[in-house]
Amino acid sequence: MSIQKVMVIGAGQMGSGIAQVCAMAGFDVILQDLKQEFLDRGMGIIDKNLQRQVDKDRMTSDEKAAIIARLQPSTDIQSASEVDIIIEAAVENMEIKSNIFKQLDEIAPAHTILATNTSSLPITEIAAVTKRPEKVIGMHFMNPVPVMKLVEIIRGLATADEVYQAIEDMTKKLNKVPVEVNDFPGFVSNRVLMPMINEAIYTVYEGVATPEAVDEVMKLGMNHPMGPLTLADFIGLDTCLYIMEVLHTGFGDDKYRPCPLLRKYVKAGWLGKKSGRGFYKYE
Ligand SMILES: CC(=O)CC(=O)SCCNC(=O)CCNC(=O)[C@H](O)C(C)(C)COP(=O)(O)OP(=O)(O)OC[C@H]1O[C@@H](n2cnc3c(N)ncnc32)[C@H](O)[C@@H]1OP(=O)(O)O
Ligand SMILES: NC(=O)C1=CN([C@@H]2O[C@H](COP(=O)(O)OP(=O)(O)OC[C@H]3O[C@@H](n4cnc5c(N)ncnc54)[C@H](OP(=O)(O)O)[C@@H]3O)[C@@H](O)[C@H]2O)C=CC1
Repeated sequence: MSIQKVMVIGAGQMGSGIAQVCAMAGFDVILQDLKQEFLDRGMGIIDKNLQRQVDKDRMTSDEKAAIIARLQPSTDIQSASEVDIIIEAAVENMEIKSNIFKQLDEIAPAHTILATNTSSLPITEIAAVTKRPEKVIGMHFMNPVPVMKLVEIIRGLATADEVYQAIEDMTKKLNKVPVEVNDFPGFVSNRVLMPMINEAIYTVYEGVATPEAVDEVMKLGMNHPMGPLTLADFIGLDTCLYIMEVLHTGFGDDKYRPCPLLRKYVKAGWLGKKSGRGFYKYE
């Protein structure tokens, strides 16, 4: 299976990062989102990241220009008809992802792989809305994509071996490390990470400590690069809540009950860094 042309759906923090690393590795990339303003924001993030590399003399201006030239922003989902793989990075919501996959299945050529960057949703269920479940797979990048080495690869029940192999090969071309895991809620990364973040939110909710104190404990005491509440703000509190809900419903176990304070913040529109306010305030 030869992958040359890539489409990334969703130009948010993950989609823009995925598009960037694909273009840096030499793939032609279509970056698709619903509105031009989201594409402009995503392309702006990519430009800033690449300029940082130029400023640090790790990349020439010509190399940066060549990477940007490989990126084609689009608001048209019909662009899916031209590509070999689609990596979906829209919001963490089953209904939205199902609708996107149904449309992609209609538009994309028969050989095209449909991958999702979902943090927690069942790959098998997403695959089931298409007529090509053997070509559907989870390709879970970590945030910030240009920096983090891991890609968690998740096979759905019907994913073909050659599709898994193509994704593993592509991950290596992106200079990342693939780790294969099975299709269970939250996979490995978020089954382990998110309950820790949720528990940190409970400690604030129950008045055990301030967000600053919780983060200091985990940074200085456990050598985590970011405290769990800073990390929650960085991931997006809406995404954290969606993931906790998937774990809670998927396992039917109350140990995954999302903290009421997390729900309250999301209802208030405090989504973390991306909205300017979460556990902390941002400029
Ligand atoms: C929710 C999910 O489904 C799965 C997930 O993604 S969970 C989240 C996983 N991610 C994490 O846990 C991140 C934890 N945090 C960290 O590892 C670090 O704090 C960090 C890498 C983000 C920043 O590192 P730091 O040492 O504190 O800051 P800093 O020195 O400014 O940055 C280190 C490098 O990362 C780069 N960087 C930092 N943030 C960046 C961003 N948002 N985008 C691109 N590059 C970034 C910097 O440019 C710098 O690059 P160089 O070393 O090449 O100069
Ligand atoms: N944040 C993180 O740390 C990580 C997130 N993920 C996963 O990646 C995915 C994206 O997360 P993230 O980038 O943080 O989210 P963001 O909210 O930053 O970006 C999502 C983008 O997708 C757009 N979008 C929504 N619906 C559609 C659609 N139907 N078609 C095209 N674009 C659409 C959104 O537009 P609008 O603003 O209008 O909604 C937004 O621009 C989620 O599944 C998440 O779970 C995976 C790893 C880490």
